Amino acid sequence: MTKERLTLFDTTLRDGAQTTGVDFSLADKRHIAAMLDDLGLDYIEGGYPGANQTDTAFFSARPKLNHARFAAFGMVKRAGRSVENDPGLATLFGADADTITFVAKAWDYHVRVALGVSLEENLEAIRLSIEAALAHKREVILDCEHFFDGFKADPFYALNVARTAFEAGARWIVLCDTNGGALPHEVEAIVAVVRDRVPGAYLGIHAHNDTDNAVANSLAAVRAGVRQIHGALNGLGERCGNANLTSIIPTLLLKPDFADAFEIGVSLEKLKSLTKVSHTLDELLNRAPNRHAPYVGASAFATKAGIHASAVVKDPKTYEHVSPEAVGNKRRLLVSDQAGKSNILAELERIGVKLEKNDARVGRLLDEVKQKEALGYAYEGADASFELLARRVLGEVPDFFDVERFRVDVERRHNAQGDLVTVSEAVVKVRIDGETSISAAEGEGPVNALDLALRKDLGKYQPFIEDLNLVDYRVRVFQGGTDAVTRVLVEFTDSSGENWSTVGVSANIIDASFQALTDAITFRLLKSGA
Ligand SMILES: CC(=O)SCCNC(=O)CCNC(=O)[C@H](O)C(C)(C)COP(=O)(O)OP(=O)(O)OC[C@H]1O[C@@H](n2cnc3c(N)ncnc32)[C@H](O)[C@@H]1OP(=O)(O)O
Ligand SMILES: CC(=O)C(=O)O
Repeated sequence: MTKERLTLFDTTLRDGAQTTGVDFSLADKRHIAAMLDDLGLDYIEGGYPGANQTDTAFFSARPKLNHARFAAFGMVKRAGRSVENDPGLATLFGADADTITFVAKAWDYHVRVALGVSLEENLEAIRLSIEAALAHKREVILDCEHFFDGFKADPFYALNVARTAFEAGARWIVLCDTNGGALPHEVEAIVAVVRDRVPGAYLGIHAHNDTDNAVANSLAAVRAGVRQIHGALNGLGERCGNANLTSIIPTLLLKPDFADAFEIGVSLEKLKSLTKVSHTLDELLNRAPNRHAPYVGASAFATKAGIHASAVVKDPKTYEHVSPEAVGNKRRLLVSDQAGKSNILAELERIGVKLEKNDARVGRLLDEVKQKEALGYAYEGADASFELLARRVLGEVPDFFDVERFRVDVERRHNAQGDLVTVSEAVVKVRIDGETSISAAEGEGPVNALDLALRKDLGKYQPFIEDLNLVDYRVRVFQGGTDAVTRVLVEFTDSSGENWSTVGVSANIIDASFQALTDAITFRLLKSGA
């Protein structure tokens, strides 16, 4: 059976720039465009030339793309102006792009209220703008804003907008669910009518996620005859976001109903880079990746429940709908209070310890994990603390050092210049091989001071901890029994790029931090064979 081609249109750099808290630099835009091109997207909408300096600069010298067409977004001409006298159109025609994506109103109510023009004037603006863009040798896509609401209010007018664009020469007519309120069954039914009433038009879908249905709506539209999908990486976009291409792409490639019927520009080989692409975008935006993101999240293939884990160990297909390797993700069996021996065995295997399920030490370790988790420890995010716990049960962790006492002071005072400053100081007394040493340090805050003092003089172990760097520090306060309990998770890295995480729990935040810090150092000493 020959497959039909589906076109993927990425709007991460345009609608994605409308996400709360997202602000792309020019360098970000270039980096992301190259990444999308490499992934195999067909269109990359770079932004809105003329809207701001970044977008204008981006379109003054297009990024080098090997596959994708480069699209510039903007509105059709304003009513009451000629095409020649519309500055928005002039900027669009001056942009270094292959394609112009015009946005135009398809809802009669919007035409009257938001634009304040007649329905006829709106149609004329669409027609004249498309003709002018074609005369400037640009391919044209028309985004029919609020198409589904427009269709529900006045199907005749909404269809007229689509037909006008088609007859004026738009290559693609994109039906937008602009406020994200449409549901899959509505989208499927309305697309089917448009196909019937505007025969010959190539249709696209641009869905927003306000009912959490943007991906479902996009797939429903494809089933009804749409052949271009708009979306954004990681579901970026105005309000609740756009259809998430990071979910749509693997669905199209891995789910037989779509994979057998359609082909897309992203290959199965490139699909293996999807998790990295998604995390790189988060990294550029300084956002923590969504752990629960389908396909690419850290939890997407993480098994926590003991019953699941025991089956996954026998055959991963028992609980996985696709293989994590297909999207460049990893399978994980978590150790927590929901775990059984299978989770423990899998985690032990990961750290290179092979035990039998009936080994008494496995049961002891599981009991210990559950007791600690009841106190507030969370091992699923603290791999190094789990390994220390396991190796302690196995009697493999030497007493490298013993902290006899520590003190942390925080003082607000005037400095020599007379400015008010808050100063944190820590003093740590450590015993190693019967000898004690005392170290003091000042830090940005109490935990930083404690970390610096602890790592200032560990005697013979000093060479092993010189290149450590604290890269993440997270605190969660929750109710444990009758008292508030603080859980601290820290993450360290070293000069080889290795990362490890540890956990500490106490009613006192400094004490919890201290436990996590000492675990992190002990882990490093253990791994380096000190
Ligand atoms: C559905 C979407 O996501 S569309 C996303 C559009 N993207 C953006 O808006 C982000 C970038 N936008 C901007 O930088 C600015 O809004 C600009 C440069 C485009 C325009 O700025 P301004 O000229 O100051 O206008 P402003 O933003 O206040 O209002 C939009 C104007 O465009 C008009 N307009 C809106 N849509 C259309 C349309 N499809 N066709 C014609 N005119 C339109 C509005 O009626 C309004 O006109 P008015 O000023 O006469 O009331
Ligand atoms: C064009 C667009 O972003 C929308 O209608 O949602």
